[in-house]
Amino acid sequence: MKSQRGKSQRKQAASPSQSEPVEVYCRIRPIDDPGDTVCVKPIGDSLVQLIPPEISSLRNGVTKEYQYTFRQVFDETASQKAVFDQTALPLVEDLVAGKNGLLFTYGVTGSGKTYTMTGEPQDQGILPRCLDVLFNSIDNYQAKKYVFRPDRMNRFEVQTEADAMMERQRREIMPNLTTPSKASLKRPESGERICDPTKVDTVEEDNNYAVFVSYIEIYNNYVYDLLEELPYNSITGYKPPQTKILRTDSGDNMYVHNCTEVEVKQSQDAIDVFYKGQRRRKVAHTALNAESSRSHSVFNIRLVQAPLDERGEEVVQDDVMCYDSEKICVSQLSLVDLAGSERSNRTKNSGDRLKEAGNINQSLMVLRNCLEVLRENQKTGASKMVPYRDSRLTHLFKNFFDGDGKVRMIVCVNPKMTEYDETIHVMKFAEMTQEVLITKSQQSNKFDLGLTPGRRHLHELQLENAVASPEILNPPPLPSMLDFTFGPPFPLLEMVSPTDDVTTRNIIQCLNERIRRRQEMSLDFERSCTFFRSQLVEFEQDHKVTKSRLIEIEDKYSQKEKLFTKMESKNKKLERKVDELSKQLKDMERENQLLGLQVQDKNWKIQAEKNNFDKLKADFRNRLQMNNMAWEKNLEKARRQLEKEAENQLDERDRKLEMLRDIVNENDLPPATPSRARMRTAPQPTPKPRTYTNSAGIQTAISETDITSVGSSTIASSARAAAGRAGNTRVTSRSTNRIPAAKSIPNLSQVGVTPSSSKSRQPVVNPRYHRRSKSSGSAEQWLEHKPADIVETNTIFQPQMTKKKSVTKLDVKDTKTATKYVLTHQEQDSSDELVTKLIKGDVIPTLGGGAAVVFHDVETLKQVSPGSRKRRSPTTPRYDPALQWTDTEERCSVALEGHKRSRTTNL
Ligand SMILES: Nc1ncnc2c1ncn2[C@@H]1O[C@H](COP(=O)(O)OP(=O)(O)OP(=O)(O)O)[C@@H](O)[C@H]1O
Repeated sequence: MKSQRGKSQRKQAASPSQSEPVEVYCRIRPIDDPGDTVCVKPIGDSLVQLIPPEISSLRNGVTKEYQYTFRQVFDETASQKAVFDQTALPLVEDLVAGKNGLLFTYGVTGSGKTYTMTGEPQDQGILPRCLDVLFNSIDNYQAKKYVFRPDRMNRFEVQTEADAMMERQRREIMPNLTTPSKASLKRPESGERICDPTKVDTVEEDNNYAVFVSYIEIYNNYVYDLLEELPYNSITGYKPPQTKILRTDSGDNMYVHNCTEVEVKQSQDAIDVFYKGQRRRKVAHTALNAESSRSHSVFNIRLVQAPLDERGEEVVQDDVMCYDSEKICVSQLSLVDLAGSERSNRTKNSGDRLKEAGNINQSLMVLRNCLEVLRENQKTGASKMVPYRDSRLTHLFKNFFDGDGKVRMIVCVNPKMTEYDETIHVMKFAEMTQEVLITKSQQSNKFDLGLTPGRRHLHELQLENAVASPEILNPPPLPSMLDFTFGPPFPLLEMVSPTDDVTTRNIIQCLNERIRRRQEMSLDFERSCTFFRSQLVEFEQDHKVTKSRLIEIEDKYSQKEKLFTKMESKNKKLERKVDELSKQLKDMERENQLLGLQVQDKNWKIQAEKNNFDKLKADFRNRLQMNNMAWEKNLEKARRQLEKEAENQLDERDRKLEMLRDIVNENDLPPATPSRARMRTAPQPTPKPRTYTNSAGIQTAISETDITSVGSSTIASSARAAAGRAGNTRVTSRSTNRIPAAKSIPNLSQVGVTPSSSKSRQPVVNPRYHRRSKSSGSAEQWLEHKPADIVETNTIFQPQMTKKKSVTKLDVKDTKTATKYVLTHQEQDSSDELVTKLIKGDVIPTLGGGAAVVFHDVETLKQVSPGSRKRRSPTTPRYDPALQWTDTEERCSVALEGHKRSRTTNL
């Protein structure tokens, strides 16, 4: 095996003008809850403002706000593509150009470091995009597998094509785990991966390329190889991974000794390798991040490149012409996802997590210290020792900080206000890092081997044309190496004698030889010219074809690029819209929740008020019932008392009347009316209405109720006498000795009231007048009280009143001469017929000079229409039995007293 070694270029001392600062970018992740207050606000493209929470405001109420400048600030809406294009794409360009690069994400736990570095299959982060772009760019210029071989000491060997082929066959027969087999390396099934289509143009077409990846983690300050194949034992399972040590190679570069480097031929293979390692990475659930990285992870992409030989077919193999570093160039891009700094009081970690956090914070502190010392050395010119060795992390990247490539840092920030205290430290560190100067890398992929450029292309063309004309593959052999001299050296030209023919012959022979050679050379030149011309023409033609194809491809490419840009901007717009809509949705959901809570609250209130109201109602009803019962009891008691009092008064009055009657009446008077007490005890006949019909069709009906309503039993006897006097009028009057208890008493007391007497005084009746009027019927003077609105009945039956005085409005003086009183009262019965009632009584003068009427008779005259359907008179008032008595009583009171009294008083 013929092998050559390649290594990363040794660091070269550079002047300050050849150095550049560490480029620091800031990415602000979106907040999970839009309602959260934020402490970081981007101002423009490169400035962020840190807003402290209210409690940390100064005493005078002025809030101290800090501003930090970065190379570029990516706000919450920044896409993964935009972040990659700005931060990592230039590093991929450098990688292809043979320069090293280091990119690391730094920030508090949960700030989006892993998201920025890895992303998701549909929206990839920096790492997969780097691989996509790299393979897009070197795709056609890759060396065959195993031509380059890592020696596990940070260097590479070049094998001959034959050796490489042998190794390929060996590995295919006995598949080794150095190469990822697609079956064993499965990436997470979270959707189809969307590749980044970008290409870089720093590729040298006359070089052959090979990509190697390695993946390590630094956990608790120990280095582990995440791609190492662990021996498997069926009883004990996989053997735990061994820690790796850091070593320095022959070029003073730090590397992980005995670390697995996998050669990959396409980006998907590399990503599969990455996910294989990722599965082994120490990730744990913490209070601040569901999948928190507990270690610093380093994914190395090493690009090995070497020039093609003069035929443009294979990597150069000639030891005489090339020496190590001139022949093989190895560049490296290290992508580092640092574990997040965290405070144990916030993460609430304990046990292993707490120890991990301690180690994470320790290594990050060493990183800060190293950068601080570097900056101080650069500023003051001091040569203080940088404590790289204090942590494996800084030790491993020592070369980068000492000027072995570009260093870029992405500071990830979670803008939540609760992160303020830690974010301010991150910002300060970022600010300090930007002041550290890194020497510009001098390495390049340009190999100066004196070989003609375009070798690969020519070889490809030859291969293409070989299909058409096979002799091109085997061109006619060029004439053997020509001797470009005209011949052998001239013989001795000095003529010794004129006959020296030998000299002359020698000269002629030499000249002839020269002429022949010249002719030969001319011929060869002619032939070469013709061959060259034909080659040139061919080349020209090829060139033309290639040019036109190139133009075509460029056109297509620019069209696709335009389309892509358009799609990208459209995509961005849609993404923004989706973001807005999801924000709105979240807002509305929150509002909805609030409204729901309010409605629930109100419903509860309404329910409580209803319950209260029901309780009050029940309470009120109970009280009302109790009050009613109390009132009923009281009323019953009062009623009983009043009844008792009234009975006593009546008894007293009856007694007095009897006494008066005894004094005033003569012996011929009919026996006195039985006393009330007796009347009350007398048996009562069942009252029944009676109806009589006369020939004229006039129906007269007197009910017991009518009579009882009208007067007392004393007067009833007089009424019977009056009925007898009615003669031919078929009027039946009926009286009963039943006295209504409550209603008749006030009427009687009313009868005796004189205009001047007090209400409480008992009425005094003069029975003499009464007697006289009865004995001498001709002396009867009727006082007919006919209200003005009476309807004329025109009946032939008329009450017999020889001497009468008709009045429509009653006056007290009219009663002076009258002995009899008749009140005409009209009403409608239930069948709308007119009923005329003549309510009769005796006028009895009272002691006070007034008069009282004792009713004793009611004559009823009823008119019935012969037709089946009775017509209602529009003028006559409607019959209302309820009002019947009340109306009559009203009129009577008017008739007696000559003035209207309120119903309550009359009753
Ligand atoms: N720019 C972003 N856009 C959308 N989601 C994000 C963004 N940055 C972070 N996230 C989400 O935030 C969560 C935490 O992010 P991530 O795991 O990357 O944090 P981290 O800084 O790596 O944390 P740790 O240091 O604990 O590993 C993840 O669910 C991730 O999807």
